[in-house]
Amino acid sequence: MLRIGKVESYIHEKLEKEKLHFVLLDPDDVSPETAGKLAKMSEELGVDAIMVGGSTGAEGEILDEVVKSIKESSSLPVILFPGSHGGVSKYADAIFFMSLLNSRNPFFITGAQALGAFTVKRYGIEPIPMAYLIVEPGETVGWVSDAKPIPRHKPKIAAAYALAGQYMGMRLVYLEAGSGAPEHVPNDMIKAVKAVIDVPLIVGGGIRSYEDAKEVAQSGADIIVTGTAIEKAGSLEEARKRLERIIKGVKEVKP
Ligand SMILES: CC(C)=CCC/C(C)=C/CC/C(C)=C/CC/C(C)=C/COP(=O)(O)OP(=O)(O)O
Ligand SMILES: O=P(O)(O)OC[C@@H](O)CO
Ligand SMILES: [Mg+2]
Repeated sequence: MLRIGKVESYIHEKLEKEKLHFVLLDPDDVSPETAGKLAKMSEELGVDAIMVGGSTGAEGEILDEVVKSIKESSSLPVILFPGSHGGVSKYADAIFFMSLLNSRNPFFITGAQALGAFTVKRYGIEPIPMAYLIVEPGETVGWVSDAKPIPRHKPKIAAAYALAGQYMGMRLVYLEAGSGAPEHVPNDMIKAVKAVIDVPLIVGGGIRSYEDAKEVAQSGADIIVTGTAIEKAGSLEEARKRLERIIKGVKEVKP
């Protein structure tokens, strides 16, 4: 029988009480050493999980080393956020087993998943089925995955895809504006999606400040993801400051 695993249960239990903040670290942009330091800091400041992945080249030894370093420096769950079947590391706790529903290329809808499935099983990593939706502008991930990005002024299209994902059995929905997007997913779109789905909603891309995090959470995101703001902070002290403010914005909004 299919069971809900440890990490997914942890997410659901926490969501009863609060909105969550996940930090995304890309092995392409951070060294294992820095990843370890950022993970330790994240845990101290109240981040709820670390995601590891990237749309270009986050695989193999470099991926393993980053995941290992995070596991050694913190006790936060590490969830893989793969760009392809290569983005699987045996050292991670779980994997967002995602299908990019609005890609034009079947590789990103079912192909990478088929190629990665046995690896996930062999390593005993917990798969969490997730609908991954690219919203304009989509940035690198939108281009790499040949997405047909959802227009920012068409919240209903996002809601339709999200509901379809839920009906196909996906247990999370992720709205992605793209890493480093100038603006995060529009609030109206987050509201429209949240109004129709029952599974937790994750929102990421372009969230950089206390205000961004707070309005995304207020609009209905259950889990708020940030990557660039922390990765590109320039120093650990600056990363700490930014993270503190973002977490404050997330945690001030009650579910
Ligand atoms: C479930 C399995 C085995 C594979 C799924 C593969 C799929 C569907 C991937 C979706 C398309 C894709 C390329 C996703 C990448 C996800 C990701 C980590 C994006 C953002 O990473 P950043 O590192 O923040 O962005 P940059 O790559 O722009 O730096
Ligand atoms: O790097 P940022 O803009 O925080 O985006 C995070 C994440 O949603 C990208 O996949
Ligand atoms: Mg990156």
